[in-house]
Amino acid sequence: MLPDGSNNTEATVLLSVEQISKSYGARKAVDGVSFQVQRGQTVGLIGPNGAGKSTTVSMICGLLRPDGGSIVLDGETMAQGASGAKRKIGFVPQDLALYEDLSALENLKLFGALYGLKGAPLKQRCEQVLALVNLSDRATEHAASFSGGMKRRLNIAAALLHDPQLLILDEPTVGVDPQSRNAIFDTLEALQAQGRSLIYTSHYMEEVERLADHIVIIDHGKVLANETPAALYQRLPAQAALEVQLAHEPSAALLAGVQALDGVTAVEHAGATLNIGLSAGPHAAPVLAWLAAQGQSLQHFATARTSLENIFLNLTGRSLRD
Ligand SMILES: Nc1ncnc2c1ncn2[C@@H]1O[C@H](COP(=O)(O)OP(=O)(O)OP(=O)(O)O)[C@@H](O)[C@H]1O
Repeated sequence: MLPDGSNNTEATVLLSVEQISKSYGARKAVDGVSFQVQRGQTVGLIGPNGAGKSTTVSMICGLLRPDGGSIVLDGETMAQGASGAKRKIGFVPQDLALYEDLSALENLKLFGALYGLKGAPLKQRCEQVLALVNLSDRATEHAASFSGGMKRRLNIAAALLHDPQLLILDEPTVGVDPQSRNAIFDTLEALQAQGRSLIYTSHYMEEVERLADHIVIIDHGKVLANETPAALYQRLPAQAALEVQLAHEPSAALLAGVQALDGVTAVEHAGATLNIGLSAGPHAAPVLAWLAAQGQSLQHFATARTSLENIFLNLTGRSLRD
């Protein structure tokens, strides 16, 4: 049931991916992946190198044919020749696709012509997308003179020329410095504000967490989790972390005492520093009060929310990145 009380999911689902698979020889790169993108939603597709993210998005864009399963975009099944559906997608590939010896504007005019745009509408659209990615003042400079992040933003602009409903970005921050990364995020947040739907692949949880309404975790070609960030947090044993600096290294009895307190999920220590996992932030105060009541002198303490970065470790026993 939808929030408005109706069951009309057709109206809200933009993309429906059902059990798609793809093998390269004997290797199953994608093995029964299913997820949906609602209109206006950003879905983060996260997984380690080789998880099958690029293969998945290439199939959604119609660049690779799935061995099995179905992809339905805006009510139309993606199949060979489904040019109508393909036009509703803008794709920003991992490898940059730009002509280095052409200016930003010339690059966009070329891409626009491929989509059948010309004349005044093409000129107007080029101006709009250049403004959106904040490159209007660099329009006449050669792409070769751009930084990695600027080239990536020009690629995003190119993918938006035909005004697609769904923009798919495959690891858009790889090889990009932190400042340019922020500029890319600004562009993506502007697109979100316009109500555009996005799929964003990454192996950085913090990026996906910042942008995505829904996170699909994929590993070895299979979906491990498909949830909102808030629901993923619920899956972590510790929701909050408390770090306490004691005057001395804690005794085994003190550690056992902390472990037995309400809401404590884990206790570790490194020298005199206690690291305590909590099932919820409000458990921190009683833990501190208990330590003080044991005669401990608390030199310093800090609380923090645990990171979603730990969810992959929690699900697989491995970290997201080596
Ligand atoms: N053209 C290809 N031929 C053979 N194997 C391939 C090909 N493309 C991908 N693979 C393999 O398929 C698996 C999934 O690769 P894919 O590129 O989809 O993963 P990914 O999650 O996008 O990884 P990355 O973050 O490194 O881009 C990997 O084992 C990869 O080696």
